Amino acid sequence: MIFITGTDTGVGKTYISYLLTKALLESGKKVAYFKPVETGCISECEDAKKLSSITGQSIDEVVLYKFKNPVAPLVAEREEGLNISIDKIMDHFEYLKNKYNFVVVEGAGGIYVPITKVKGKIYTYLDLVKDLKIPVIIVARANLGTINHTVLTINALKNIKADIKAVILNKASKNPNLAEKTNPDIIKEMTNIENIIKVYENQKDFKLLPNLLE
Ligand SMILES: Nc1ncnc2c1ncn2[C@@H]1O[C@H](COP(=O)(O)OP(=O)(O)OP(=O)(O)O)[C@@H](O)[C@H]1O
Ligand SMILES: C[C@H](N)[C@H](N)CCCCCC(=O)O
Ligand SMILES: [Mg+2]
Repeated sequence: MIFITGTDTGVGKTYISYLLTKALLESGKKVAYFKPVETGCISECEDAKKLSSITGQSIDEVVLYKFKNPVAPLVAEREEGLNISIDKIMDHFEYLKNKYNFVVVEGAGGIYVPITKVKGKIYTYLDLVKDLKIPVIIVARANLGTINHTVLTINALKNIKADIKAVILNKASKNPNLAEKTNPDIIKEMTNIENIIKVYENQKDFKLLPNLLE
């Protein structure tokens, strides 16, 4: 199982989920993709559509809560009057875990994005990672500005003792500037995360990390 989070919305969580899911399917795994909440589903839910096209799942099996407004789940549930149940998300994850032998879960935006309120307290994707008790891959930008966002995200996850399997520096350039060239080593030096992997613009394959399937 793996939870795909990111340093922001639009950093490539779905893109990486797709490459990872494709690699897992090609390795013979029976893989499910799970997007607990998808917002910005104007005509359809893009993330769910993209991943279900390779897992063969129905959209309803992939995404539990669909919202039209392209906002944080907490805002969307208030705006559209549909309450998100964390218990339902946990139950659906258990169902997928029993039906498939690998589940790729994608958040929405970054790790502190609020999903809903539970007993009067804001519940974020960090809380969901803690409750799901599954390892995490962080998707970040490769270019200038990513050190801060990535180290903030790593530290938030370290605080809940999450198992961070890798940091993906996405949309990496083949001709990196000094910032992009030095980012991986600086992040490693600041966080001791070993698996810092570049994924290039339009890269179509993804080498499965040996530790991912542990
Ligand atoms: N390595 C890449 N090469 C080319 N295009 C990419 C790459 N990574 C992401 N993209 C594109 O960038 C856009 C944003 O990526 P994506 O939808 O995966 O972000 P996200 O983090 O899943 O966003 P959200 O928070 O909305 O789920 C998409 O159009 C996607 O196809
Ligand atoms: C609409 C977008 N594509 C995502 N699904 C939701 C991103 C929420 C980001 C909230 C925030 O960090 O400001
Ligand atoms: Mg996405």
